[in-house]
Amino acid sequence: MMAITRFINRTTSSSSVSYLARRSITHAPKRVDSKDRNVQWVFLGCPGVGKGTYATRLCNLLGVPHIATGDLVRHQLSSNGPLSSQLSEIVNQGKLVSDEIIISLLSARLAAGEAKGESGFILDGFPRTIKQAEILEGVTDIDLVVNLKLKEEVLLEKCLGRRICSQCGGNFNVASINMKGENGRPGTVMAPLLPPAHCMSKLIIRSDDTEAVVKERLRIYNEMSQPVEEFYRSRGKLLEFDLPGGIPETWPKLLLALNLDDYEEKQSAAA
Ligand SMILES: Nc1ncnc2c1ncn2[C@@H]1O[C@H](COP(=O)(O)OP(=O)(O)O)[C@@H](O)[C@H]1O
Repeated sequence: MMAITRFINRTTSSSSVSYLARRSITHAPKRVDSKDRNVQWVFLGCPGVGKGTYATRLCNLLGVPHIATGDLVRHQLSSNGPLSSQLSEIVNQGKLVSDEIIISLLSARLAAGEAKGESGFILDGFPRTIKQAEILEGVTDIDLVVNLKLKEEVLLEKCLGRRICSQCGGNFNVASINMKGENGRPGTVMAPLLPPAHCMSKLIIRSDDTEAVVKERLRIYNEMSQPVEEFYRSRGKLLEFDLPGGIPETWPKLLLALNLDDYEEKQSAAA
């Protein structure tokens, strides 16, 4: 815990002025200036909503690291380190890892990033408890918290459709969602995100993406993580974003909501 405190304090004090007014997220975020793009953002949302997909894309666009605590946990699991058997039991039951372990993994990741000269970040999957949110709030200045939302019925299917290429690590989804609208609510159509041919034979499924475990993760999200939304809402930092569909519909709308709609064009023009 000391390490994260020390690290984040240093990052905050040395970071360039953040381009989002801190407590004004009830309004649209300020337009991004390409030379002033240090971001300290958090992505919240249920398992399967697409936090990883959209956070990765935004990180590529903004040139900041995507730090997903789920990836840090999986890295520990695959490295067979001292924590791995304890972690695998927790993760494969759909439970949350202790705040202490997750903070020490995040702290180590942030310190390694700092050593490489990284600045800014998009956090994905952290904070997931009020305690984690309080610790983060106490040591750094989060500019914006994006809360991605999707109908609960779609989330299970999305999780069960997830596939990872065991060679390149790419994330894909074979689920084809076509849910009719009801009672005036719009339907949801999401095309699968299929891998290129060379990844097809190397696809694996996360061990915690079984129906029983995903249902438990969704239950735990509602119990432990939903209060985190209120934590940030009450501080004026929460940007609610309902996914309108798959990536082609969602990406431009997300850029618009983040006031980054002309940023992508400027970047490609400059490339
Ligand atoms: N901030 C966190 N606090 C506690 N446990 C976490 C946290 N982030 C990740 N984990 C553990 O790693 C697992 C996988 O996380 P993640 O990849 O973010 O999954 P999801 O698809 O549920 O969003 C979680 O089910 C949990 O056991």
